[in-house]
Amino acid sequence: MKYGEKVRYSPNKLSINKLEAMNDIYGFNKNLAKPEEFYSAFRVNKHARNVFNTADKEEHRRKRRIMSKAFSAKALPNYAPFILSKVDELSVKLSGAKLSHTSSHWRTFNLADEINYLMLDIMGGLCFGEPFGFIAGKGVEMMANVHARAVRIYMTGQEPLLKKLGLDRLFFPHLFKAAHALGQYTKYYTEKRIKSRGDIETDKEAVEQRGYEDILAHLINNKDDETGSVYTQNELLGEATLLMMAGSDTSTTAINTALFYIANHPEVNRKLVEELVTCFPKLEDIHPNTVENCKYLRSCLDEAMRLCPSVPSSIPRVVGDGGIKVIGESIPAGLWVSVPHFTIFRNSKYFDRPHDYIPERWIADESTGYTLDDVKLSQTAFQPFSIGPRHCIARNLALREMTFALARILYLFDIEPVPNSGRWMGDLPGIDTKDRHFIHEQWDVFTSLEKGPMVRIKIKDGVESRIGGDILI
Ligand code: HEM
Repeated sequence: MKYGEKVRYSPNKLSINKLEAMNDIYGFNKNLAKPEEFYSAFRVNKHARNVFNTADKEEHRRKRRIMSKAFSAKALPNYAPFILSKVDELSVKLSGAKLSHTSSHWRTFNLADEINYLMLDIMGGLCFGEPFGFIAGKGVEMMANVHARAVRIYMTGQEPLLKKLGLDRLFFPHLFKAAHALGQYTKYYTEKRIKSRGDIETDKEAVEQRGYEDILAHLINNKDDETGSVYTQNELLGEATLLMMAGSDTSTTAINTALFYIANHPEVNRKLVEELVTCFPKLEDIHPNTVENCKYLRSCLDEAMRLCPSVPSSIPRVVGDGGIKVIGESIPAGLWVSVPHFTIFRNSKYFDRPHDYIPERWIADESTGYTLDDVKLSQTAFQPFSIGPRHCIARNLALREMTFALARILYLFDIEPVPNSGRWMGDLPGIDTKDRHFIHEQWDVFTSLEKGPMVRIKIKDGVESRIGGDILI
């Protein structure tokens, strides 16, 4: 708290590290909007406004109404078999063999890569009805383009003049090239999907065979109930690119980070595996539609998302005409305000020992000393998916994917950190600690990028008896 609760980090930008400010800024019916200069950097082309990057409130409501059908309680269970098949594919890869013939060799992996391939393949299938094949090793350079595009967006979003004057192309041509290549990639898949959807009968058969309607299919020709309008092709391209990025980077960070901290905390790992084996006597009992209910698993995930949020820093909102009050103080029109997740999630007012990985803090229990009040306070301050009208539309899908992937991986594999994966940090500027603490490094590009962790993985001894049927054979 070296700089206090409010930090004016640029002439027109204010960052607030106080729980009460969250609702004032992100809540419903506030005189605030997404700043156009920042969010326009996320567009694939000038006109491809999507549900995330449009600043206009009416346009947003229309897009959100249409898109929410793809993330509804009715749609989500249908995605489960596909998610399961991709997690199985990754498990086979991590095992180095078919799981039915278990081998007990340790193998080393960079989880940042492997989990990112998994999440990109899942998004490919959920979005376009076909996975990209990243787990199998196809198009791996495209993942680097996803990251380069994120860097370019964040840079030009913070400094819009760079894009306006074409300086980003001049000084960072590789970022421009990567963003362009990614644009072409999603354009190819979007156009292919629009074309295949055009043949209604064949498409119906394909959807039946797959067992779910993909997200683009939900959007193509789907009329908004209020205005009767449908998505244009350019809007579809905008949404497809958004979903690929927002749907993969964010959950990769969370799964990755959870595995990093669990691997580095053997006691947590032991307790979690005990819960999994108790809840799921057989591997096939672990299912995307139910696994979220495992309390300790969810606590391990939440605790990782707290320490390394998927959207770590400023999520800006601009104050409208007439100004607003935030925590009782007047803020004039035009100022950008935000409550950054990284700082609020490490604020000792809301989290005891804020820099330590303690999943127990999320469950009230006399034996650990965490009371119901402690848990409630932490839960109120912990909003990784944001709140209000622009909160994450895919929160429930993301939680299913993440808890399921974690449960399956930890059920099947022993996992250990490779030495020097992770860093000991001392005092962080602006953060209230003087103590050394262990961190998983992340790079803030609005979402978060990681270069690890490197881990050693081995199939658990005796796990064969819990793998029934012909799963993974
Ligand atoms: C750990 C997982 C995730 C986290 C922590 C997360 C977090 C967030 C946050 C904080 C926002 C608000 C951003 C802002 O106001 O500028 C957001 C919005 C959004 N997210 Fe996520 N997200 C996650 C996963 C996903 C996934 C898997 C998808 C898609 C499949 C997705 C799609 C979206 C969309 C479309 C929006 C824009 C919503 C709107 O403006 O109405 N997110 N997410």
